[in-house]
Amino acid sequence: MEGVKHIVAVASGKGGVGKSTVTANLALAMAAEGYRVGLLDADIYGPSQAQMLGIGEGVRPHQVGDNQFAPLQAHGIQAMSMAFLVDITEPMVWRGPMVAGAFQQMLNQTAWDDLDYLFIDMPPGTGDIQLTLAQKVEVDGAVIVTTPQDIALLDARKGIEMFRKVNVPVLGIVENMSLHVCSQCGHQEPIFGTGGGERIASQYETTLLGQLPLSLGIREQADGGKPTVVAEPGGEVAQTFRKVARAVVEGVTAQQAEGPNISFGD
Ligand SMILES: Nc1ncnc2c1ncn2[C@@H]1O[C@H](COP(=O)(O)OP(=O)(O)OP(=O)(O)O)[C@@H](O)[C@H]1O
Repeated sequence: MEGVKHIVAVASGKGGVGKSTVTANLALAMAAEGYRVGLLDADIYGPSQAQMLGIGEGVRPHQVGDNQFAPLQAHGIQAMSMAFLVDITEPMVWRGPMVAGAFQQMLNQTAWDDLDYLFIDMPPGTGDIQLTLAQKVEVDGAVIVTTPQDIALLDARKGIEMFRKVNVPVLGIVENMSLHVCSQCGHQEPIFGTGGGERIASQYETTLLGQLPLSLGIREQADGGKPTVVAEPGGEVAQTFRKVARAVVEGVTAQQAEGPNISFGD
């Protein structure tokens, strides 16, 4: 892809496990590590990155040349989302091929400006968007987000298997909502169980990149358009995301040393 050195997909299998929250924080953490970063929100039906990055409703990208759009800027990263192109208060009643077409258009028509890393916030599942991505661009690696809960792990497994099938290396697992930390007393409780991320990582011979707590702060800061990495850059959560970002760089570099991916083909 023009203007992009490395592409990393962030996927989950199951919805609602915090993939978009993790993608936004991870992209911002990568920027804090000194890289030029972009974020493509591939959730066509339910884009959430505009709100998480604090980009107001109705803000539209500028046109570049004949048929490209300049990504919007937020907290030092470049971003593109369906939310910048349509009225998101209207439901998107589209069939699969239209969704895949819209995604492909965002892939082809965004004028990314000299990015080291482009993170793609994938929609949940293993459908059209995932296939389009694997067929149309060379993805350097995928990060899988899951909670430690069995039902989420089941779907995360499907996500891993899917990326393997299309020859996209899985860089590792991020376990979200690992422990609930009470904002009043600090008591910690493993609401979704324990050890799930570790189990799935070892089963698939990949790495557990990091574990994030279920915390009021993470939710409030993402909803408020200032994800934790930006809102509390010195905090433990931001440090975990920085660690994950460094591991992603290492993973991508290691994959490159092994040689190019075999593309899935058209
Ligand atoms: N670690 C966390 N602590 C507290 N709340 C969280 C955490 N991670 C995510 N959330 C909240 O959980 C909800 C779902 O998160 P998010 O939208 O990131 O998930 P998703 O997997 O991308 O969902 P979807 O499948 O709908 O795209 C959001 O309200 C978000 O603020």
